[in-house]
Amino acid sequence: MSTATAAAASTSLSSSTRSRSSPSSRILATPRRSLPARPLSSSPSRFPLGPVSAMATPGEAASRKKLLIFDAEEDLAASLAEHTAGLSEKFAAERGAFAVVLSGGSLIKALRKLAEPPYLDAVDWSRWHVFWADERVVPKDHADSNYKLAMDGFLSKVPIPANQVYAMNDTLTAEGAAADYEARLYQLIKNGVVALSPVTGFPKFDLMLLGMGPDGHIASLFPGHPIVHENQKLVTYVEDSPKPPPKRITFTFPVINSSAHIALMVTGAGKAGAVHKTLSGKESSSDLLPVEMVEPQDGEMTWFTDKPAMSMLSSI
Ligand SMILES: O=C(O)[C@H](O)[C@@H](O)[C@H](O)[C@H](O)COP(=O)(O)O
Repeated sequence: MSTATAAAASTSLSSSTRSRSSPSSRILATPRRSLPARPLSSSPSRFPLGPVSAMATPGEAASRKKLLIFDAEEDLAASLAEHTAGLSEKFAAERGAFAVVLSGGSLIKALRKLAEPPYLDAVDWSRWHVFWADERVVPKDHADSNYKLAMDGFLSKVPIPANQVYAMNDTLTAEGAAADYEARLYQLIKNGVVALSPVTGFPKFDLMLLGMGPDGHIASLFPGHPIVHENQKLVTYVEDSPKPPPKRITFTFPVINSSAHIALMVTGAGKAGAVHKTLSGKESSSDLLPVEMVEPQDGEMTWFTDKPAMSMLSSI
């Protein structure tokens, strides 16, 4: 995405759209291709979706990628909670389920406001179905487990039915756990819990919540690893992750990129290099970082960032 394009696009946002966002955030949008306009729900929403759905009004082309830059982590967390709660309400109303994918890292702490008023009581948690974009192949009670991280920091504080939290089977090998998670996913597609993208033929999660490592990895898709090119499987595995622990399972790019909404949380100066490579607009077809390969095929993507992460992009 070129920063010039982004800045120009931001000026076209209406003042009403701007006023819905946190006063300490800036909204930059980059139109890539037009999506069919999606009418907003006619019933009043308890959680206005803010900039993302505010732009998807009838007759108005929606942007596929948006960039939010926050001054304070507190504001980012508030915006992420509003975004997630709004999508929960929308998908619960539209299809009776909200299929949301978690990752590890600081993302879980950033979700904390969902477990507080007003969201704690107002969100229909019974509609939530929770998955992981990636998991370390360790027991569920291990300090490295993404399940444990999410359970301790978020899931134990909200009333999601336990049988709608789809943890990796921690009794299997990495290969076995990936195959098992994929088989369960196919079953949930069959049941209608997870939608299928008519565009890609891959599962279409309602919301994919991702973080990014300083090396530009997302989920357990690491730079230069052959599994970044996996284009058949839904779930695959690594046994040689450059970041410990070495054994992990992960959603593949076709699954990630088929999501209805991707929220990518990237904060801190340590991420500035990868953010610069991704957003500076300099096309590089070879040696793409995994984060550069996040390209929604049938949905929208929102970056939740801060100024340190954006610090190498001088024109933003
Ligand atoms: O499995 C992992 O190694 C982590 O889950 C990792 O993928 C994390 O999501 C990113 O490194 C971002 O983490 P931070 O937001 O904490 O920097």
